[in-house]
Amino acid sequence: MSAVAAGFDLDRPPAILVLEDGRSFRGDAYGAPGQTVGEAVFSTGMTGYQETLTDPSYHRQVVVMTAPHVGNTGINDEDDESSRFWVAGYVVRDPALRPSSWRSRRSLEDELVAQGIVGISGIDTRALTRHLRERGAMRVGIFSGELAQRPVTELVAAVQDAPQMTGAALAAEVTTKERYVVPAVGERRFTVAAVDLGIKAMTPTLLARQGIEVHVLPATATFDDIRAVGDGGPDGVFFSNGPGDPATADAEVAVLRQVLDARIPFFGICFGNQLLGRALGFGTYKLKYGHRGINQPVMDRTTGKVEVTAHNHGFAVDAPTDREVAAPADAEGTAYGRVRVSHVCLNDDVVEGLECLDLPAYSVQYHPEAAAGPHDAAYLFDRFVGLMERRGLREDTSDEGARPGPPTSATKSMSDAGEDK
Ligand SMILES: NC(=O)CC[C@H](N)C(=O)O
Repeated sequence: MSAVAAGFDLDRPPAILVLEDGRSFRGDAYGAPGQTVGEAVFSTGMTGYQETLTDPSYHRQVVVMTAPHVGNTGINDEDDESSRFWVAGYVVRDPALRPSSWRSRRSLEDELVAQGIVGISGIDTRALTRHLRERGAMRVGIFSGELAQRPVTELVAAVQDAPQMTGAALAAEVTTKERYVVPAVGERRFTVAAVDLGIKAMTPTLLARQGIEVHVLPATATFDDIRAVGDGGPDGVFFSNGPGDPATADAEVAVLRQVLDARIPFFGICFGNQLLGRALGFGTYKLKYGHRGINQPVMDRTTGKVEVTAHNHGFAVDAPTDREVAAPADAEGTAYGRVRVSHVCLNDDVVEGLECLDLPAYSVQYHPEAAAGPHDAAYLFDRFVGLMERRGLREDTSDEGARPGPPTSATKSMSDAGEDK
């Protein structure tokens, strides 16, 4: 604890990071003392650690920062993406001794201690990242103080006992208990039901700036709960980012199918993209080591433009990226018309976005809310407004609740929907 209290005291207790495959790294205790286990993931963001630490999608993950200096700008009162740190552990090369920013209120390390986040510093985070990149995501433990003196074989066994990320259903552990409303900024133009699967605060903030009144609902929301939002139901439905394996989210997928059946405009981000993929009948799979950071190149296949984007995902939708396809039918044989992969990651051709051509629904795997990250993808929020405007226009002729039929002019591809504004 002396390292924390003094701020300048480099006499840190020892710590060890142990991977499930037996590789270990010795360093110094950082943040709260003790032990922790989780899935080892690395983030390549050079800024934005406060947003990373408070992103609920990192629940049960031990985050390794590839940027060598972390903590330089301290912790402020503005950038939290939720009410607490969610990471299971934190791994840095060289922690800042003294934060420096006009917004800083306290040091990163003090906050890690206050929130009980066990970390390790002084290890070769690039060697660790290369190991994860070559061997794939795996479980990890951090053990500090006297625990670091235990035989490594004993610590490896403890890591191997930790739960896997594959098969983990975690939305219920991070979602809001009570529903709440984020009011529209300026005149209210639309009302949206946002299902919180681990939502980041910036998402309702950006929706609200579009004149949307956002009703954030717990992950357990039923279709009736969604329909009860707004006067005569919501204008649109949003499914958020969130932790865990999308293959476990059967109940949420069933609700999303009801949303699609009712032709309510839908937008999903990250976990929400994976659930749209599943609702349409595609599978999901675990990536070897995932995408995390704020510098990932994505191509919008509609325009051919490349965006630099923020990512945090370990799973992906398994859909063909080179052509539009008929959505595979679900178990009941429901057809959702044609689908195309709207965005792909240029590093590895992974699906980064889905677009329904016969339904008002789309989603992206990455983070247009960009907290932290570049704002290249902000247009995706305009697109949601465009879908809701079009729905308003076709209200007279629509057959609410009908199965999707052939495309009409009002439900044609939403690629250009944002341009109506
Ligand atoms: N940020 C997210 O929504 C992540 C989704 C999912 N848990 C994944 O790791 O792929």
